[in-house]
Amino acid sequence: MRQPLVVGNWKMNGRLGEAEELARAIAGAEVDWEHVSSGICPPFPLIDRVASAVQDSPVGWGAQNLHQEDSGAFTGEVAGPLLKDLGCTYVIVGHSERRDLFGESNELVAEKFFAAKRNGLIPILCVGETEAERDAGKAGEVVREQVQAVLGDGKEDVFRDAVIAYEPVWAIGTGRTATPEQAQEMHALIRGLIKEAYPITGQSLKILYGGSMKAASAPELMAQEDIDGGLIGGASLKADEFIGILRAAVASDL
Ligand SMILES: O=C(CO)COP(=O)(O)O
Repeated sequence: MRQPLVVGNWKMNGRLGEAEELARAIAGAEVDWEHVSSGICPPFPLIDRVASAVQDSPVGWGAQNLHQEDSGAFTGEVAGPLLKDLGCTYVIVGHSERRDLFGESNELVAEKFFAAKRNGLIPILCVGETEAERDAGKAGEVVREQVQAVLGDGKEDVFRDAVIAYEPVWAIGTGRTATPEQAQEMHALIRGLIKEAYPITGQSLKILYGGSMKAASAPELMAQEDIDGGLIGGASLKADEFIGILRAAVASDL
């Protein structure tokens, strides 16, 4: 019922020479596109190149961040209207690297989430606990707060046309994937929170898993009831790995 979605987050990787080649390899892959949606989120200056490379394919594109305002004197920042002009479908907000390395609070992430929606972009809200938080038994509490910061008083159906990515910080770039059971537990918790406020949106919301997902680990993760795809870092930089994950997503939908 929820078609899987697999999004590549290239992070601060990719050069002019290789971006188009990688994007083209993904767009041209033999994948049953009837059963999976996909997007590529490269660094800002590569968005236009990636867009040209994939525009005639089922693969969409997006950005990794945006500013909460739509324009103004904010040197070095990029605003939603420009991302929309560039044809972006998706924008990642609240990635743990933004939260941790660039000091983005739950409140700022919520502002960015709404900036994305205001501009007709699909926000991919990243949530996830650190290892210390998990060890302290606080994983659920942390993720609940991160989701709640966007949900607010629940008066608006804000997660309609949005995506959530559960990315346990301890699994990002570490090669330590969450077990399917660990991931499923958190995905179910997230879906439950949204369902409480908006049952239909909660049921249809795509919740992606992110954190060292590879072609080999994707099938088991995606077999879980509440895992609807992946937000892929390292493995999105290798065409064969990313295509393998796309195929696992297709298989999970059949
Ligand atoms: O942070 C991630 C995607 O946003 C996950 O990164 P890795 O797949 O490299 O662990």
